[in-house]
Amino acid sequence: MKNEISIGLLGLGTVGSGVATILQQHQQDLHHKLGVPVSIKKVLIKNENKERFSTLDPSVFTTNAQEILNDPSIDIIVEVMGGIEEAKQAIEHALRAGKQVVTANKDVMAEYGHELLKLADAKKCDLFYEASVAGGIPIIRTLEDGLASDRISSLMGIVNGTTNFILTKMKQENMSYEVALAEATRLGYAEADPSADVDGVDAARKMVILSSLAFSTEVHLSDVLVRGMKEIRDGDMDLAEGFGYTMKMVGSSKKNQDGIEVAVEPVFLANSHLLASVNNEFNAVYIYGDAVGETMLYGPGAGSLPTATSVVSDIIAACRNLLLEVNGKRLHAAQHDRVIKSANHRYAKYFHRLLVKDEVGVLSNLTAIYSNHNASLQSVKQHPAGNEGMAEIILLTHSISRQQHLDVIEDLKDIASVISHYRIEGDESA
Ligand SMILES: NC(=O)C1=CN([C@@H]2O[C@H](COP(=O)(O)OP(=O)(O)OC[C@H]3O[C@@H](n4cnc5c(N)ncnc54)[C@H](OP(=O)(O)O)[C@@H]3O)[C@@H](O)[C@H]2O)C=CC1
Ligand SMILES: N[C@@H](CC=O)C(=O)O
Ligand code: NA
Repeated sequence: MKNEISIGLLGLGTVGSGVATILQQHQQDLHHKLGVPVSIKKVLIKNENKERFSTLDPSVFTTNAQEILNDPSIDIIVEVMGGIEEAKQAIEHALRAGKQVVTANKDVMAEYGHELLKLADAKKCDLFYEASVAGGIPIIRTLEDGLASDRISSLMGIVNGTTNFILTKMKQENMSYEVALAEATRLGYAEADPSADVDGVDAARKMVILSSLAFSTEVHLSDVLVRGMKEIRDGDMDLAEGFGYTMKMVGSSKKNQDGIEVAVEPVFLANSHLLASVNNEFNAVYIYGDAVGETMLYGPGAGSLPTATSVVSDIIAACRNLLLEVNGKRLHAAQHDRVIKSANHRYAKYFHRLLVKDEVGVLSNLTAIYSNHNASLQSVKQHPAGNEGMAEIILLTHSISRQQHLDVIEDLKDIASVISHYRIEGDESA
């Protein structure tokens, strides 16, 4: 039986420094929970000249990953360096060397998770990744353990802290997009390349991880319909508010007998919907299970200490398994073949914002296009546009398929500029 556990930390940035802080500050609690001391033996950094506010002894720092990965006295590798290929290689190397691995890396888990989990199974090692989705929320553990008895039919959530922070600041404090993004970056919420956040790719990766786990199948990034924040035009957030909605970046994933559909996009969310009041860097995920019905998890989705909480909980799980000598017993093989359904079958109400020439007959030409596609309209509003002789028309549809919505948008292009369009969620009226 081991009498101490040593950690090799790959990365000492936002998340890594939070992990070091918790491991140091909660040392006695960890010792009490596990019965043995847990300590950081080596830390991988990139830039030796960077000013660090960590209380770790600088003698543990190295710029050579091999020094950590090949150290036989290190039991657990904690990968919080980010990036894809180098991080994947480090995880692979660690698993092949029989070490337990904890990662916060959704890019790697979305791209190579299936392969790495199989390798972990083969090597009888743990590969934990709680922090990869919804930073401080125990969502992976909930799907793997808490709801293991149920069959999940759908998931819906706000899974990117940066975009939720930006949208909240723009709405509540009238902050510009650029200033809000800079603030999210300063606070450590944004990715090293924040285009992953604002383009919806980070959220899509998280939906890949959640959907694969919830539906016990392989879901790939290319399966996800992704629309980013660039789709949002000036004035859209105010228009949403005027109609009783809040603009949110929402990830959704549904399973039925035809397959799985996954999407990430900005949507108009009814103000009465619980997700509409999830603000700043907070995340929330709704899970619908056949037996449990509806449950929702809420908490911080990004940031140093909240994310590190999940990482350290994974470290504790790996330590417990080490002490019991039962690592790698989770068996991650997918139960079902991969069947992906186009999100175009999905029904919803839609918001369409158009710019048209303000002239006789334009409205009837427009509505004829909706009729041609059997798309029924809930409301039509017109107001003057900034430019002379032009008008803006806002149409809300009744429930139609995404395919109908796309067909309408395509045909509208002949007589109008489509300024923006969004799916409407959580509005059960007509
Ligand atoms: N920030 C957050 O809120 C969350 C982040 N994550 C994920 O956690 C991971 C880490 O994110 P975060 O802490 O924000 O990232 P940071 O950019 O703040 O930190 C990365 C750390 O890794 C080190 N590093 C990066 N590349 C190398 C390399 N090639 N060789 C050696 N060291 C390297 C950096 O070294 P140096 O300090 O010398 O530059 C730095 O210490 C990412 O996968 C991210 O997606 C997950 C949930 C939330
Ligand atoms: N950049 C991510 C960090 C956590 O995963 C986010 O903003 O959610
Ligand atoms: Na989590």
